[in-house]
Amino acid sequence: MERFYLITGHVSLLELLVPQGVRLVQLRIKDEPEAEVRRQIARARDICAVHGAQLVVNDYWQAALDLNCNFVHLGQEDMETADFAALRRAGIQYGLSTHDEKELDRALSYDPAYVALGPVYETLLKKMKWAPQGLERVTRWKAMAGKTPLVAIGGLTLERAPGVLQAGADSVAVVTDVMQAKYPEARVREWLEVCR
Ligand SMILES: Cc1ncc(COP(=O)(O)OP(=O)(O)O)c(N)n1
Ligand SMILES: Cc1nc(C(=O)O)sc1CCOP(=O)(O)O
Ligand SMILES: [Mg+2]
Repeated sequence: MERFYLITGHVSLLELLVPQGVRLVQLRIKDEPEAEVRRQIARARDICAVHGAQLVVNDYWQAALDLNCNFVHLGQEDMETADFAALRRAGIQYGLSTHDEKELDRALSYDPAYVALGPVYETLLKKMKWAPQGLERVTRWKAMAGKTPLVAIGGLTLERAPGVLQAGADSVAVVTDVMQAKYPEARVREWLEVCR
């Protein structure tokens, strides 16, 4: 699995950053009308195709199906409404969020392309009911996930990334560290180097 996993909140950022060499990118759109969400997903799909990057569509699994995307990310609540049979029939891979052992067991029972553990560190992006998991939990998750790849997410920075990978994460997912950088393109190149 790709070690660097970029998450962007708008297709314009994805368009700016994917050409830097990003191979795995999630489009995570919140609070936009469905038509705008679909416009951005279609654009992101085309940009990723041109650059040989894997697009992961967050939340909007039906749009992913309709727009011929092949990878979605679903949280525990998203899993309540997702049609997994339809996703499987269409050959769409899915990654699933987990925050405790019960969620991990549940996620693994769906045979996902990866499981994500978070928040590893405190995140500024969204309010979460979960305390930071810490690196020991990353190591434990890796052992419990078996051959299912493990994505670490939450409060990750360039400086923290090596420790998280060393603790057992197969991939590190990041939002704020890149988005708040003065030069996001340069920051992405640094991430790619650290994760190489
Ligand atoms: C790689 C990755 N891991 C976790 C999440 C969080 O998903 P979810 O719990 O559904 O929360 P939202 O992102 O939808 O707010 C993710 N998006 N990506
Ligand atoms: C979207 C998301 N999900 C998480 C989880 O733990 O499931 S943590 C998180 C935020 C990640 O953003 P940042 O890199 O800015 O902390
Ligand atoms: Mg979600």
